[in-house]
Amino acid sequence: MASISLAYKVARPGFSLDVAFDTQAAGITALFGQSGSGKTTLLRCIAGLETATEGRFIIDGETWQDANVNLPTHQRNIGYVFQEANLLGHLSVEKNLRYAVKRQRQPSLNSANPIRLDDTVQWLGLSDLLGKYSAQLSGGQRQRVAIARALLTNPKLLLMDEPLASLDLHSKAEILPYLEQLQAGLNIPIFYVSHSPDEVIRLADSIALLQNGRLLAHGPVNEILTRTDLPLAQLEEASACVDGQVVSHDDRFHLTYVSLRGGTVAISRRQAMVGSSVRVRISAKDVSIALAKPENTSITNVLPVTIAEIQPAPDPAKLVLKLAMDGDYFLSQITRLSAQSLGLGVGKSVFAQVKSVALMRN
Ligand SMILES: Nc1ncnc2c1ncn2[C@@H]1O[C@H](COP(=O)(O)OP(=O)(O)OP(=O)(O)O)[C@@H](O)[C@H]1O
Repeated sequence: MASISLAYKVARPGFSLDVAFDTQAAGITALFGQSGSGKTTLLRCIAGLETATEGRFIIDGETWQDANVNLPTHQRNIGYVFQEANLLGHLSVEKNLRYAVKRQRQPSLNSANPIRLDDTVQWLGLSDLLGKYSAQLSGGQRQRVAIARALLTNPKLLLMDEPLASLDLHSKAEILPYLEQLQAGLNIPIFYVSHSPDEVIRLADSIALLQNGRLLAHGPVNEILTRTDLPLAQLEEASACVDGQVVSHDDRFHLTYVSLRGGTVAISRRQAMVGSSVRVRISAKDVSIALAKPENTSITNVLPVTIAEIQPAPDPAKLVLKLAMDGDYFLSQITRLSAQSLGLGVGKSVFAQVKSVALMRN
């Protein structure tokens, strides 16, 4: 598997970035962190837009930057999608896209399998928009065109800087499925800047977590979400995501059953093929603990788990539990009082009652 190796140092008055990690050149790496943590600065370094930097960037054996090399932006084979789509206003959508095709770099790294205009129009649902101009498009439509335009340059790496941040909830919901499809259907690694846990859980394969210009952690998405020594597991809205497969539908009760490694959960009926891979989100505050398998409960999802960790939560009345289920992990927030009265301890086998499970990706 091709890889990406990066290391950057930037020094500005009042801010310094010092980040290094290696990752697979595949899937979506979310650059996640609070405002001002350096996410955009890191993307700009990768794009060659930060001039006064010391850095290294190697992708699939190709060096874009090191002590001896520093390719200018136009020689780095990247597609860049910004918060606001900056389409060429005097050109129709189709001409914007054809302009990108003309800028395809040859020989392209994807030359064996170049991205075609027709395919891109279809993937991003643009066929009805081709004759329109930027001013006639909604924010979500403009952003879809911007993504198509970035893809059509046949990039070796796609950089996306909060591409949904300027969109309303409706446009976000409209565009997310397209991003999921791109992630599943394209062989282009994506660095995706976001500070929305929802987006990250839905889209990311791995997370690089930044804080004050430093890398706190980097790894598979659920590993980072459930590491109790990291800030994400301490959030009130902390969640885990677990990958599973659709096993059956129950039309009578409008449910879809998803098998995880350690058990089966029911979610509201979805249009997902039996056998298809899905990702579910389990919010820590929706998970309670029982010592015996509850019989008389309205909660459908009861999973056998082992308590892997017990940590204090920011709210002194609460604890964060990390629960293990056959190699999958998720979190539970419960009160100290409950933990004490149930006699909970690390290594104990208990039952997790999960009040609601959300389907995040299919
Ligand atoms: N052109 C610039 N000149 C000087 N300082 C800058 C410049 N751009 C950003 N900064 C500072 O660098 C730091 C990192 O900013 P950066 O935009 O990389 O953070 P971010 O994590 O992307 O934040 P956000 O989520 O708000 O976009 C901040 O302290 C910011 O004020």
